[in-house]
Amino acid sequence: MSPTFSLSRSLSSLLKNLHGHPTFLFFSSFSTITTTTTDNSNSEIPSRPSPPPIQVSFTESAGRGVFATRRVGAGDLIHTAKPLISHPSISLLSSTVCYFCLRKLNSGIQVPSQYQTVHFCSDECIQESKAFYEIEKRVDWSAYNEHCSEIVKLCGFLHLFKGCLGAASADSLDILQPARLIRQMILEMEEEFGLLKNTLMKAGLEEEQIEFLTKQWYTGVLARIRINAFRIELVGGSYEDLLLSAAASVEAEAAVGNAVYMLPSFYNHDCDPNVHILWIENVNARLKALRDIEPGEELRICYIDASMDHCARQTLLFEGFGFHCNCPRCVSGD
Ligand SMILES: C[S@@+](CC[C@H](N)C(=O)[O-])C[C@H]1O[C@@H](n2cnc3c(N)ncnc32)[C@H](O)[C@@H]1O
Repeated sequence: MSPTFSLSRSLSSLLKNLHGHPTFLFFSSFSTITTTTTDNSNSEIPSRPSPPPIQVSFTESAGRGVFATRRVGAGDLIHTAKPLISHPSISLLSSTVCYFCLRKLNSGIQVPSQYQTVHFCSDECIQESKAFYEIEKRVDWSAYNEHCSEIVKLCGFLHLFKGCLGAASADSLDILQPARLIRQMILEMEEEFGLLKNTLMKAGLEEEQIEFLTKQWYTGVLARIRINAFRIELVGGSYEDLLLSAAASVEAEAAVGNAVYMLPSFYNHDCDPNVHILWIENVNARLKALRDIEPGEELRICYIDASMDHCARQTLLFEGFGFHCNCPRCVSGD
């Protein structure tokens, strides 16, 4: 995910103190929807971005969730979100996607280094990822990549995110809900942690650059990434067509990478969702209403393939995400 926004410490601690209190949080800083107004002379004047019609608050049975603050029409773009951190799929790293924004490339700007050559779509993406890539390129990730899944690689990459952005971002993921970890998972994570630490030491990183990297930090971050990382699949077709349609699923191409976002991580799951998250051309996410939504209604996305039967959905959500789904469709037994 990119450093486009990060949660301030004050907001983070505010949220930590909110459990049990019906306080609403407004994420006006996440607004990315721009509107235009037309004056009497018929010329279009761009206006300031309007805040997205949402707030984060507590649900009755699924922790925090995202709620509509005003009516949203089917097909409306509710808001967009830039990632906190993203990483291309390892198999695509050195060729077909932009290292920073995951845009598909026919040809790109090559940036060679000792261990790998990556591609960028623009000078802007090179600049945006400079802090990460300057460190990542010094590291021979081959042993770590061989052993770890894509998601775990994302965690390894997070160390760079934290190291590069400094202490201000040290707790930026703390606000996200961690997955419940069973003992076997913790043991695997500890093994990966050792591998990551060795990989970074071999690259000659300074002790103070990785002093934050403790087992506790690693398992905490990975537990959050497990349920909050999105697999990025770009959809083809025109953006306008997609906004107009309220299709529950759009054809997606293979995954180009993984990313973690702040606001989209507060969306709960529903097997009959009213919101869809999609990626058109790059890692920037768009959240779109699938049907008309009334003020106060909770906005929910679907984490899995909703066409599966009740039993398969429940099993996947429990084994993959660690919760028993209590959405109306599951409660009805459908
Ligand atoms: C990505 S987080 C969503 C935000 C989360 N509720 C929070 O407070 O941060 C996923 C977690 O939310 C809860 N959750 C989401 N959808 C749910 C559902 N349909 N039924 C029960 N719990 C759900 C589960 O605890 C799950 O692990």
